[in-house]
Amino acid sequence: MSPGPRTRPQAPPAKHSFDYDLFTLGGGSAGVRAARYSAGMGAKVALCELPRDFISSEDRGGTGGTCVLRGCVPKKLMAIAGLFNEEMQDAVGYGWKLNGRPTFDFQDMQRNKRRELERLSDIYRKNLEKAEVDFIEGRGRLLDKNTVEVNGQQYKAKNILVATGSYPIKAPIEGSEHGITSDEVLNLEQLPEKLVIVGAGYIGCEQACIYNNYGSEVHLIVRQDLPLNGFDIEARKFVLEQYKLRGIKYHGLSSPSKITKESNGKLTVTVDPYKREGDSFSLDNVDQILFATGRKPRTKDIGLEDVGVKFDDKGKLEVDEHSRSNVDNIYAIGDVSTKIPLTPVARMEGTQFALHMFGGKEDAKPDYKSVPSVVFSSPQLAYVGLHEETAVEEVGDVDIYSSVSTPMKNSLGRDGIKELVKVVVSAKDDKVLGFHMVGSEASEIMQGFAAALYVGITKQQLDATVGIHPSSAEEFVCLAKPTRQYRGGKLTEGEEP
Ligand SMILES: Cc1cc2nc3c(=O)[nH]c(=O)nc-3n(C[C@H](O)[C@H](O)[C@H](O)COP(=O)(O)OP(=O)(O)OC[C@H]3O[C@@H](n4cnc5c(N)ncnc54)[C@H](O)[C@@H]3O)c2cc1C
Ligand SMILES: NC(=O)c1ccc[n+]([C@@H]2O[C@H](COP(=O)([O-])OP(=O)(O)OC[C@H]3O[C@@H](n4cnc5c(N)ncnc54)[C@H](O)[C@@H]3O)[C@@H](O)[C@H]2O)c1
Repeated sequence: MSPGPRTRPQAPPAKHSFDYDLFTLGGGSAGVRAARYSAGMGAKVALCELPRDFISSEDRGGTGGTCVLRGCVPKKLMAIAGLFNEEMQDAVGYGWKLNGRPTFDFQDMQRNKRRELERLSDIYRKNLEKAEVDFIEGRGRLLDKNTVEVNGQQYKAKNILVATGSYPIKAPIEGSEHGITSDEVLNLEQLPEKLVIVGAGYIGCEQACIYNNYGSEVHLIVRQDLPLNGFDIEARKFVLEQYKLRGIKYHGLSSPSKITKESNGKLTVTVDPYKREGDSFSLDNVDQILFATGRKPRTKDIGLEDVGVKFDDKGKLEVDEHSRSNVDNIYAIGDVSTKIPLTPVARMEGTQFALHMFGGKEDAKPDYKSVPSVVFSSPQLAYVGLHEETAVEEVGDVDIYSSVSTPMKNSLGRDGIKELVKVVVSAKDDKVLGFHMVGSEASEIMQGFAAALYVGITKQQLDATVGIHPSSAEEFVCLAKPTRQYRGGKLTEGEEP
């Protein structure tokens, strides 16, 4: 869908008392999408965003937001940089002689990456201008439910959209000030020889694989026994083995209790057993410790409490299905309010908001039915739909189809590299409930299966689909027999994952 014409033919003119139909706080994925589309549909729109910086704060941000400057894009570029290492190792098996050891210039990569991020951030700003959104650089704050103040100037708006995103948090342990967050790990100047990462969610796993591929010694400290809490258990077990095979040092059921800075500038991390018996141990000579322990919505001191906006127990703005808060003209989308903090979800919420408010489609609302998700680690873990455990709990009668194989590239490349594909099927009506994949191309493959899930594909239809040969993707349409079966929520055939 395009944001529509730049002119405002059917513009519902702003009421005399208002400067704008819509004032948006925040120019990340969510805010920019909503502002551009709303303007394209005829609304008079303003958007404020903080001055640009690669490290975020209450005063620094930049158009494009987290995704462009401190999230998806820099992370993916850094992951790509690391994948060349894997490619080179595989190339040897195919006869390539890498005469002289290839070297990696970390600073060069960082410089090139920053240039690209600035280019993209500028495009976001230009796109706002093209859409005739009034861009105001500065920190926005609500004075009342219709007035926003930026740089001492007041603007009256009929509707307010809060799209201020989120920021990374550190675990509250002694010496945490010596640790860094995702903002900094994406912007290091020196490649750490030894990196400790706390937390194995999306960010922890992605950064562990990125720096492992750059040659750093990477330790992952995780409270659970498996990484990626909330993903399919079989996929979590499988991906952990692949991380270990690639050299990541995994410390499950463990938690850091203290960080000390030594006189030589290096860090020592004390690690305790977590919910298990055992001794504490230390990791010393550490160059950086990354806290990948989650994010909080950015809502501090922007006047929301004063106008009576309600928050949930995680500090997110509570909104209804049309992204409306309990205050009738204040809306919120993206990380500051959503249950699924991903860029495409933020964009979807922005689009649906614009359609609902200004596009003449009162019923428009975000559809969270089949949101695919990928951890861009090495290998990638991608899924859409239900995990095995959730399907068994919710549906009861479930067939699991799965297969583990060696990707063709690795028949001559590195040893031990395996991929997992898995399909979760409702035995009652043959509907596919979930697709899961661990493999180097999982992100590219999963998009098509997300579309299939969205339209309600059955296992029979999947089987009738002709494969693409030779490829990893064809494994999904060649799963003849169930690996496991559950009836009435109990395992009746096959072994536990
Ligand atoms: C390291 C990392 C990697 C990620 N990788 C992926 C990925 O691969 N795929 C994916 O889908 N998602 C990924 N995400 C998540 C994704 O980046 C977010 O879900 C998305 O950026 C949220 O967009 P948003 O517009 O809600 O918030 P943001 O992008 O954070 O935008 C909010 C904007 O509001 C501005 N702002 C805040 N307060 C004010 C104020 N008072 N006045 C004016 N402006 C203000 C901020 O400066 C910011 O630019 C990643 C996140 C991180 C941290
Ligand atoms: N590829 C992607 O799509 C992608 C990549 C990065 C981030 N994101 C988004 O950003 C969000 C934030 O990512 P994240 O990885 O910071 O959060 P997360 O919620 O995915 O993971 C945080 C992890 O830290 C652990 N943790 C929390 N407190 C801890 C403590 N005191 N000690 C040890 N471990 C602790 C949690 O158990 C959890 O596993 C994600 O939810 C995701 O939506 C998406």
